[in-house]
Amino acid sequence: MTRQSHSDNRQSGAQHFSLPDASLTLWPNWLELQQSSTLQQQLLQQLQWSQDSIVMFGKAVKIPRYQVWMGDSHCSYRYSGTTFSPQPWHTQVQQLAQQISAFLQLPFNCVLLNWYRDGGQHMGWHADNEPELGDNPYIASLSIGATRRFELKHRQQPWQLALDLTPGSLLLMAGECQQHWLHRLPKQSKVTDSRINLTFRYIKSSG
Ligand SMILES: O=C(O)CCC(=O)C(=O)O
Ligand SMILES: [Fe+2]
Repeated sequence: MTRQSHSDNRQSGAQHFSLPDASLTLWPNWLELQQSSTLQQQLLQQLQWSQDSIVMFGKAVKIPRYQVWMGDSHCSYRYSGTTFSPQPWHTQVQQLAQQISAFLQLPFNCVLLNWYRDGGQHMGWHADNEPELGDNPYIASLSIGATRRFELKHRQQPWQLALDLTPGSLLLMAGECQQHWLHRLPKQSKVTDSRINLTFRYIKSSG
C-alpha cells in the first residue's frame, strides 16, 4: 500500500456548498497543524500589524482587529474612505500565494491579513466587492490559529450559512458570492486564542 502525501490529500477533502448565486468550496486541512502554528508565530512576530481606524458617522473608530495589507506595488485598496498602500511581500506569505494559485489555478497578487487577538475581536457584515477587484471576484481565505465561526447571509433572501473555519482550512468564495451574499466573523466571547486569516485577492493593474 502506498502512503498518500499531504498535498494529495488536500484536494480529496474538498467540501462544496451549492448555494444559489455563489460558489463556495472548503478544504478543511489545506495546511497541516504544525505548518499552521509555525506560520502563525512567524506572522505575529514579523509583520507590522496595525489597528486601523475607519470613519463611521463622521467619526474615526478603531476597527476590532489588527490588519496588514500586502501585495504587488500597484495593489492599493480603498476601504471605508481610506486608501491603503500595500506592504511588500513577506517571503512566506508570497510562497503561500503561489501555492494557492497553483492549487486553485487562479492568480493572486495581494492579500489582506487579519489578526483577531481573541474571540472578542471580529469583523462585521460586508462583501468584498470593491471596484478594484472587478466583477465576481474570487477570494481564497486561509485560516490559522483558533477555530472561528464564519457566517454568510443572502442580501435579498432569508438564506444563511455558518461554517467553522479550523486552523489550516482554505475557503474559496467565487461566482456571484460577493454580489449576492454578505459575510462576517462574529464575536465569540468564549474563544480565548488568537486567529489569523489571510484573504488572497487579485487586482488588475490599470493601464
Ligand atoms: O477572518 C475571516 O475569516 C474573514 C475575513 C474577511 O472577510 C475579509 O478579510 O474580507
Ligand atoms: Fe470579507
